[in-house]
Amino acid sequence: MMRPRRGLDPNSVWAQRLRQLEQRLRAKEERIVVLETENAVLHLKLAEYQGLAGRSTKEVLQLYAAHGQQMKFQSSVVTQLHGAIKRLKQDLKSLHSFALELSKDFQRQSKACLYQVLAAVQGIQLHNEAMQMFQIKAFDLEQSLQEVTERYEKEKQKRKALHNSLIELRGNIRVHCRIRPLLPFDDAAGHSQDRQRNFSEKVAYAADDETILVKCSRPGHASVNKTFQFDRVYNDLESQDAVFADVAPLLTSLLDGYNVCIMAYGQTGSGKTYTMLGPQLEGNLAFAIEEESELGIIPRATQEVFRLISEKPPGSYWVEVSVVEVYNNEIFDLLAKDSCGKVFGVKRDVVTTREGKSDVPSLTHETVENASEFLHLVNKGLQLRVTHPTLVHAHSSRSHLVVTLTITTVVFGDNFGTLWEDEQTSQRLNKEASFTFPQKTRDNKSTSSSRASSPVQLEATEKMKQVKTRLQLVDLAGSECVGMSGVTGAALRETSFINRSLSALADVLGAIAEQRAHVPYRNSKLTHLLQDSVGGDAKLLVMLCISPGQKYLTESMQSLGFGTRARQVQRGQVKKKNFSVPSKGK
Ligand SMILES: Nc1ncnc2c1ncn2[C@@H]1O[C@H](COP(=O)(O)OP(=O)(O)OP(=O)(O)O)[C@@H](O)[C@H]1O
Repeated sequence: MMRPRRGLDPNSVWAQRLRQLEQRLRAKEERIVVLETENAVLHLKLAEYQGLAGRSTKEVLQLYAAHGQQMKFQSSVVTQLHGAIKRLKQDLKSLHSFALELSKDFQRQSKACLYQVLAAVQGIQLHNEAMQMFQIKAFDLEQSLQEVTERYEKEKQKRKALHNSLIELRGNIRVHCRIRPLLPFDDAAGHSQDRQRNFSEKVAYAADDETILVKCSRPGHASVNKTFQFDRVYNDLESQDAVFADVAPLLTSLLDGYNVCIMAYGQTGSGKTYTMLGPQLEGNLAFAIEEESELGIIPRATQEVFRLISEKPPGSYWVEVSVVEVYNNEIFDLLAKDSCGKVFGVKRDVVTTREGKSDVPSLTHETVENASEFLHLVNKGLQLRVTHPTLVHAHSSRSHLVVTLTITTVVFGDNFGTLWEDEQTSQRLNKEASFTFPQKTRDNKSTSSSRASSPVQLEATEKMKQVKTRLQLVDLAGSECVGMSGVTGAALRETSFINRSLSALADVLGAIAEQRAHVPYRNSKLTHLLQDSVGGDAKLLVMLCISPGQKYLTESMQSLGFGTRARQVQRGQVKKKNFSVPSKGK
């Protein structure tokens, strides 16, 4: 405690002292407030830190727990790994011993293989030597095969020549068979009762150039292969050229004094008109003359005849043509003209002459000087030919077409023998030759009935002789099943006439084959008209046309049966043309 100093008022000292104390007290109190505030702040911080500490403790605990689990997991993984490593070690050990075994085995096998390879190499060497021997042998065999093939070809040619001579001696009818390609219209269904079958399936094949094979199948039955032999079989790819190449020799025969008839037979749509004439122009019966490679037998035969004639002495031959159709058992002259010169079909009749030959009186014969004149006339005649669309195809011919080319050969007595190659024929023909010949008129026209007057009879002189040979080219109407062609009404009547005339033709062949005394030529105008070619002395070629599809199987089998029957016919040796000495007035 402070004592008042000497000389100073003790009260003022004390007051001063009090004031100081009060000031200090106030300072202390302020300090206390500050400290309390700081204390409160510190409390707050403490509480905050306590909270933090609590949370950290929790996290630490969680971490501890996780760490514990981790440790557990690690120890189990380690245990597992230990196990696995142990097992791996064992596997490795067994693998190692296995590899050792394997390698030992491999070595053993390699050794064995090596021995085998060595043996094989030795074997190959031996084989090579043997192979060389075989090659030498094969070469020898190839050579002998070639020789045998050549001999076989020669023998085949000889056989064919002999067969042809045999055919000639027996008077057999040659039958060639042509299979046309499948065409778009073959897809159309025909028989309503049999729609399930694949109509466009091909069933007719050329097995070789003399055999046709037909796969015959009926629903529910195994298919059976049937074969038919003909003098020549053309497959669907063979061209018009190939077909004509086999026909051409007959034309040489024609100029050698034989009558020749080529006739296309087959079911409707099988390619008869295509084969005989060529493809027809759209909407028109004429055929396309421009497409030379597509021309059929008729135009080609004409060209060939005129070519052969051109090689003969000039003026010694002339050619006449007649075109008829047999429609509904009536004969129509397709070259007959009205008073204005317009062609119109006129009915004609067929008669049997006193000599037993068939003849069509008043039939128009036009003289032609070259192939194009001939084709022009045929095309004109074709415009009148009756056709109808059928279910099979659009231009079905409803009539039989017979184009006849008559070649008259004029010879003068001294030269007569030079025209025919063999002496015997020359002598025979020389005796038989007629002494008249029709002179070509300016309008190139003659008729058979008027032969006595219209072709002017020249004064008979011993020096002038004539001989006629005839080439008949026949495009028959198609044999057909009514259900297949789908025709009705008048067309059905036509079909019935067509079928009747074709079966009359088959009957005639049957009668000739069986050498019956009576051959029913007169049962139909067709057979009556073709009497001399079918039963007479003509070289006859039947060109059988076949559609290859399943759809036409029945009709194809019927046509093949017809061809087989035709082939069996023996008519006696085909003769060279007999020359008739026309009686006076004929
Ligand atoms: N070999 C072939 N190559 C190509 N097309 C052909 C062949 N044969 C026929 N055709 C075609 O088939 C169709 C029918 O042929 P085509 O008119 O010649 O039959 P068809 O037997 O004369 O019939 P139809 O008796 O009904 O007159 C025609 O369109 C013809 O062009």
